[in-house]
Amino acid sequence: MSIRAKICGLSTPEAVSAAVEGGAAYLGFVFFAKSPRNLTPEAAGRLVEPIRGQGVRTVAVTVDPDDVLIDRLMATMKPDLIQVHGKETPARVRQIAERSGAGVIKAFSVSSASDVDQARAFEPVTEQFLFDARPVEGSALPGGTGARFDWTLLDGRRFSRPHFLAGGLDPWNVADAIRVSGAPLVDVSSGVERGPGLKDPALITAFLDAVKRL
Ligand SMILES: O=C(O)c1ccccc1NCC(=O)[C@H](O)[C@H](O)COP(=O)(O)O
Repeated sequence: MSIRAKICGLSTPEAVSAAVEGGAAYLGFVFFAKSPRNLTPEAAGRLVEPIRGQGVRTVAVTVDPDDVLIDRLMATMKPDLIQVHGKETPARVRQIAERSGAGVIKAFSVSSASDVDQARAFEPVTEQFLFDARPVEGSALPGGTGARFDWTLLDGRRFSRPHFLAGGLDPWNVADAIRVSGAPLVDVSSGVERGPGLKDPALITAFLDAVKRL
């Protein structure tokens, strides 16, 4: 089984190196002021510059991004993909894809099968999907919370776009999560941290090793 992984919320050169050396296929950088992982596009640009051309895809993680942010990202970090983690409509996702020239990953907050069904409407405008746990009511963050959803909600589902399983994954549960959900892509953030926003290179390596063993 060839499962590919995204390490999300990177903010230091050490964590970026651990992810690249461990074989991550995607590196995620967060642009959301309330997040402990928040970066400026310029800072993310400096982090990704040394690893350009190494075959790892860079992802700018955003929440209802405006055009100013999209333009600034494309002028500085130049991500391969833009993840949208808010209430974006299919029309807005199309605009973001056309304006940026980057592929879009649309994230969905999942707590029931109908949340997974929302993805269909985005198939024409999205490169990939990311299914994440719905945060608890009142949470300041739409992602990166460590919350999980029922992985069986993805079991047997077929999409015309590759999809990530996200939400509460860690080095110890990722193998089970893949087995139960059948997802081809996995995403982790807080499960490879030693504190809010503090990525632990050893946990990143352990997560990627667990994925490689499958
Ligand atoms: O990680 C954040 O701080 C964040 C903030 C705002 C929007 C999205 C965010 N993260 C998106 C991700 O793709 C996370 O990796 C995903 O939610 C899984 O996080 P975790 O449950 O901590 O592994």
